[in-house]
Amino acid sequence: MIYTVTLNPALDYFVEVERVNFGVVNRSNYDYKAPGGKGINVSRVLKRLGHQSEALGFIGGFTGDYIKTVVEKEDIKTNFVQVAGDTRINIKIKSESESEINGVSPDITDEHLEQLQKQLAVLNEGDALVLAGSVPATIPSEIYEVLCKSARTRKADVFIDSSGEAMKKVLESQPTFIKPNHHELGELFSVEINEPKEAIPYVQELIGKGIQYVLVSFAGDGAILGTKDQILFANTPKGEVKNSVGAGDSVVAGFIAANQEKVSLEDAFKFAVATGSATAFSKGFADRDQVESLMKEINIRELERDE
Ligand SMILES: Nc1ncnc2c1ncn2[C@@H]1O[C@H](COP(=O)(O)OP(=O)(O)O)[C@@H](O)[C@H]1O
Ligand SMILES: O=P(O)(O)OC[C@H]1O[C@](O)(COP(=O)(O)O)[C@@H](O)[C@@H]1O
Repeated sequence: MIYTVTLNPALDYFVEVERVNFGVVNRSNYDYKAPGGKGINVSRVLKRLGHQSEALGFIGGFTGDYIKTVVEKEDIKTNFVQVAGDTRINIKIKSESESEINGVSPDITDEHLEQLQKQLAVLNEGDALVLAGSVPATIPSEIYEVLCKSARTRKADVFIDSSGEAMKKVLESQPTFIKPNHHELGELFSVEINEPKEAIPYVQELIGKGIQYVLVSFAGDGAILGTKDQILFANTPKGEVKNSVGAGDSVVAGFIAANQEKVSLEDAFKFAVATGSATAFSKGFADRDQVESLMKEINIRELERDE
């Protein structure tokens, strides 16, 4: 089974505004809402690609009820721990460019955390655990490290997509897969990374820590995938970006789906990038036909490693 954990889910509120002006009333042309949070998005994209998962994490209040209802309507199994406060609302503004204001998590107590850890005690060989998104301020930033170590001891695969301290701390616990974007990779090493070649030494360092797959996305400028044997580069397909929220989560979902389908590493990489682009080119999320069609536009080549 695939389990996704979203410690900090969100109701994503998308607003389209021609131009945002501060200090005055702005009116939107179009708005909509959707369940959000990285693990939840991974579950939703997996479903669209034909894979079932169970969505775990913390939800509360009317926003939490909304997320649970929508996700369950999509036939995704959920087992959320209920917390007292309201799940946050994240604002996604599409104007001349895209901007985001992500809200604050409700308080999560030690009891809530214990409940989640009990749920994860079922993990076994062949299972996949996805730990994705930010860590609420009331939870120690070592949490991903703790959950990852425990899952790896149980021989489950662990897929991580996070940033900041939580991401830094999980690197030593040998997750199976991580997906930083190039800014997040730079943040991990306190450097600026602008193009794929510049990422190579850092990807190699992460692989050296025992991480099996390091996938670094560069938005529309391609992606690289490092393993202990090789570093691959994939171009991204060309198209009109309609919404890049959830594109990174879609890359993670695409890679997991391909992994479950036991395709070659190159095809898994292509499938992951195509899933990210298919979401970026849609108002909502990727669908499988679109992903398969975009795969034809992606070529993989090997990059030279640093000595
Ligand atoms: N302009 C674009 N053109 C094509 N694909 C894109 C574009 N922007 C994002 N994507 C897709 O979304 C993926 C993730 O984007 P990126 O911005 O690197 O990560 P994140 O969403 O995690 O910040 C990319 O690997 C690619 O598949
Ligand atoms: O937990 P964080 O880092 O605040 O991120 C949450 C946000 O990320 C998203 O999961 C989208 O992530 P990506 O655009 O990176 O795929 C939104 O649905 C959500 O609002």
